[in-house]
Amino acid sequence: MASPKKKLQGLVAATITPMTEHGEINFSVIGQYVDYLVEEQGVKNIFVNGTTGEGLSLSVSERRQVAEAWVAKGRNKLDQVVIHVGALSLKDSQELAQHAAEIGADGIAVIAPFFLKPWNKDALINFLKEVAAAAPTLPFYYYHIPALTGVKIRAEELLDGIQDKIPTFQGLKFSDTDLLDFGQCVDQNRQQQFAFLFGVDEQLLSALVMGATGAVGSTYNYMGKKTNQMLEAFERKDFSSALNHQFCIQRFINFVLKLGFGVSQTKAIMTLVSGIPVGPPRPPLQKASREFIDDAKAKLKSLDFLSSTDLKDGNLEPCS
Ligand SMILES: CC(=O)N[C@H](C=O)[C@@H](O)[C@H](O)[C@H](O)CO
Ligand SMILES: CC(=O)C(=O)O
Repeated sequence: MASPKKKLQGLVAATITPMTEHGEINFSVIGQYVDYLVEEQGVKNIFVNGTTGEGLSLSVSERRQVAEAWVAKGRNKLDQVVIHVGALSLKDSQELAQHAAEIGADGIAVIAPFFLKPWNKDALINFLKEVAAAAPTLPFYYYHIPALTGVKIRAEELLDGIQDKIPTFQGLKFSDTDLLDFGQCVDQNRQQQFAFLFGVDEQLLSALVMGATGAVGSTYNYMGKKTNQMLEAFERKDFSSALNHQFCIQRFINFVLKLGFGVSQTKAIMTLVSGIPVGPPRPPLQKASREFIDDAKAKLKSLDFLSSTDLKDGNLEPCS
């Protein structure tokens, strides 16, 4: 049984996997990255090798090394390190789950296999159960991201009775905009101590209202501080201030979504905001364009997410 350890709460940054210009993993900046999250963004949990970390574009051996590096560098600094161990091969996934336990990670998460897909709840649960069993001491999180996996089994349905099948089940990372499904996950599992982690950063406030206990996302790498202000306002029931913070975050995300926003662009933005060179993505992804970077930079400055010595006051639209 997983130790009913401290619940995963608050913001969880979906870490980028830093790479060199030649496409190799750049382990040398991971220590600096941990410090940046903790000290500059106030983010003390990470989610490694997920979508943002290009986990599915790494070899199993690379995934092991990346997980080891984050656990090692995060020791005594981070609260929790969750490793995403989903893969198309059950064997790979089990190997990564066992490895996560061996290195002292705090939890594992798994997406639905997305090439040969599970077509119903039982098939999916069966796969997840086999992975979870490879790390019987680690909290297990299901990572629901139907737009990317194409597996559209509703989370509410999946959660029904899940602990009977997966005793280590501890929560859900919900990366979808269906707040009916998300709300019903919360409502139908109130007696459990599950973590309900929302994964659509631009809609987090709505999910908080619906009962989210935390959030996992790519933007918490560089807008964690701002999002923490929103969480604090929500906690003290200052909803108008929470909404102002959410709108501010939305203005940025809406702007980049219109330009075309994904992992490549996230890498470019992180390098820009943090000063940590996280490098380009790995094929099939391609580097963000120079034009995107220039536009994103101007927007970040105008919203005061990036220090702006060269902006005229008239161009500032900081949000309170
Ligand atoms: C598909 C994807 O990568 N989703 C991320 C996490 O689940 C989010 O953090 C988004 O990047 C973010 O909400 C911006 O749309
Ligand atoms: C955003 C997120 O949770 C991921 O990168 O997996």
